[in-house]
Amino acid sequence: MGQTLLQLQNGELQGAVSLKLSENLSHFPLEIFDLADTLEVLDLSFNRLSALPPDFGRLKKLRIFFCSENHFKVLPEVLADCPLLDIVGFKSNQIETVPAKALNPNLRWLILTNNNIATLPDEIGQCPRMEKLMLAGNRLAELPETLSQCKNLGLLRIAANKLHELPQWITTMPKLAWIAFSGNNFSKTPAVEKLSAINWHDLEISHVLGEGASGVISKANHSINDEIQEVAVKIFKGDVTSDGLPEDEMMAYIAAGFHPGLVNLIGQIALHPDDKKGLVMELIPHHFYNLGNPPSLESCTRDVFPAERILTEQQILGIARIIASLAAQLHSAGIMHGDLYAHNTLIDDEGSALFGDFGAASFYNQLHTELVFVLERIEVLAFGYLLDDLLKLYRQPISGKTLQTIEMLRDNCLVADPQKRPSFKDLVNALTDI
Ligand SMILES: Nc1ncnc2c1ncn2[C@@H]1O[C@H](COP(=O)(O)OP(=O)(O)OP(=O)(O)O)[C@@H](O)[C@H]1O
Repeated sequence: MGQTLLQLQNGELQGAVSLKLSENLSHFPLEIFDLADTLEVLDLSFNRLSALPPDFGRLKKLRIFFCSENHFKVLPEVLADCPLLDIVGFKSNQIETVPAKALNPNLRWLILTNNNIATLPDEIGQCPRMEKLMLAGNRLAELPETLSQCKNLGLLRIAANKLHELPQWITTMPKLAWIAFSGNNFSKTPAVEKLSAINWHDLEISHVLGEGASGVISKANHSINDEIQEVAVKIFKGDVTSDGLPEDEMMAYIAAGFHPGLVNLIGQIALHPDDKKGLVMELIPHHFYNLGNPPSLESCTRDVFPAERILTEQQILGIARIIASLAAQLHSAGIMHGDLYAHNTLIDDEGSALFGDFGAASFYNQLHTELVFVLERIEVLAFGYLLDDLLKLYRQPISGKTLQTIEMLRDNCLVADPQKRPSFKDLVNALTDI
């Protein structure tokens, strides 16, 4: 819950560490400076701001600043005046200009999704801590080569831009593990075999099961001939998400094909009254639960786990085998998942796993052999982190041949040089041999 401007003006928020104001503000309320001695997190998203005051740097303790859904055309230079600022979010503004000076060298996580940015300054390479860079939904035709100096870059979102090619430097990045690049000039979605069409009129929608960034999922009854089948229906919202375009998500999911580690698709929706796109899927059985939660502001690119999550050796091996085999299948079809994470994995107590969320998936040209090799190894690094998470969830000292072998595989996946990492096929073989 946010606070109110009135509370701020009445001095009721003295000593606040965190402030969230969303009241259609067209000017930065100067009373915020009264909190300068304590304020670490400021969220001014969903207002009408287009500028920050010149003395913004008085917020000396500020670490996190969100300013999404405002009216900025220029990323403010004063962001660089806050010495501790390392998370900055300006999603869905109208930013065209990113001045070199605005790029605080302390940045670790920068969100510029859904703006009008055509170029980025070379100085972005002078942000050595940069770990998560969200640039989807802009007008970028190229990326600065200097980004290759950001050796801590782990997650890069560049989908839905105007890039002519994937930059060569991504092949040498030691920590890059998650990348999404669909919807660019160079990335062509191949002709994907159509799923069977399911008429909207043959579906009886009951209640909402959940909502993701790209769509809403509901439970439904599907009448086929005289039978009724319970299914899940995902209707896509249609807007660009921080990971890319819903259209690409749908195509990648269809192209992934059948796999025991996927929530399998039954059909594609036809004749939706609002012409929306949608998929009909199997219902996820009730005994499955989330393996992990998405990264926190502190963990940045690594998932976080509830204290009660404890895995058995059987689960660790089962999950590792299923995900490796699914990732091998995706890469043999030229698909980069781009979001290989525990938080996209559902598990059960027996070691089964269902992997989902194709929101960041991208197709790549399989003829480009050098690139194909490295793209797979980027995802192998993400798999290495997943193995690391699984092993930590054993919550006991690692012993026994099975877990020690998985530890060794994890270390092989995590090597800094992408060329030296195993392929998913290598991993499947090694995990099958255990
Ligand atoms: N086939 C299904 N059967 C039952 N529930 C489902 C099914 N698919 C999705 N859900 C429910 O809907 C929620 C949203 O799913 P969805 O795949 O769109 O998004 P997500 O991956 O959780 O989030 P995001 O796309 O924002 O990362 C899930 O967390 C789950 O609770």
